[in-house]
Amino acid sequence: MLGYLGSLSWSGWLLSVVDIGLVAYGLYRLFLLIRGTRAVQLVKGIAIVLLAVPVSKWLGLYTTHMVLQDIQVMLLVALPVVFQPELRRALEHLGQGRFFAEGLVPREELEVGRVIDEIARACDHLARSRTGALIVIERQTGLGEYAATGIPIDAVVSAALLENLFVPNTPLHDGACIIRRDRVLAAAAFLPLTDSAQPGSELGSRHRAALGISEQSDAVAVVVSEETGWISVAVEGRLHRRIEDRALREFLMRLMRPRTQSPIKLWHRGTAS
Ligand SMILES: Nc1ncnc2c1ncn2[C@@H]1O[C@H](COP(=O)(O)OP(=O)(O)OP(=O)(O)O)[C@@H](O)[C@H]1O
Repeated sequence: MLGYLGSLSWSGWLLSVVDIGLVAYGLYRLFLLIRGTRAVQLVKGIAIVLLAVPVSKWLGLYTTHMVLQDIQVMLLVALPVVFQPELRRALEHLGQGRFFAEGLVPREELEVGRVIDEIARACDHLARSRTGALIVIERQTGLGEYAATGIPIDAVVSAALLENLFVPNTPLHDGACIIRRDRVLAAAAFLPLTDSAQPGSELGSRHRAALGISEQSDAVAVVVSEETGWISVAVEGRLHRRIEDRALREFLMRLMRPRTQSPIKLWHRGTAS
């Protein structure tokens, strides 16, 4: 090894440093992409299997080693299926040139601020009146396929419109409302339900739908609970519960702007976040 390193020219050294740097940065971005999602648990499981293969051989456990090797092959086939949402998001990021670049949605800050204000105001009113609501904000992943399951609206976002959409027993209240840029794309949309269990809580279907869309896409889903009046936000496969009005505005602003620091400190999390 030392002999090999000694034989390298300056350009060889430079190429090796760039090579290792690229792989390290790629792994780091991959880690950021799956951080906080159910994929982390799967990656841990896979790492254990990969470690156990050489260890079982070293210990002379030949049958265990054989079985683990077969599991390794099965994992290769199963991975694209299990990680389909994460792979899809990673490829979308790559296609949009975001895998190696920081930042979320390049939008006019004024427009984002206004839309977020309207959403926060609507959520505040809906929470006070204990009206259940599910509002999904599109980011880079297109939500057209989910909007198509609902009723097209195509109207400028306003607190009054959002509140009106969730009035109980009206035709559009059941399901999710989807927002693209400054417009409400659709209402009464059906979202995929998560199958991941959030520790410490029994989630109803509204919250499971919010988590589901946050796993399948990079969208931000805001939920108002009919039962408790709590406002929660699902993003990247995690549910942040019981967010207060001011914190909701700040949290959403951070999620819609290029990231400069972790937004984790800005909001309150309930027991199940
Ligand atoms: N897959 C889905 N996509 C979109 N909306 C859904 C979906 N499943 C349920 N909902 C919405 O959630 C409502 C039912 O909420 P439910 O009470 O089961 O959930 P919850 O998480 O306990 O919410 P809450 O705290 O408001 O009671 C439905 O009437 C519907 O409006």
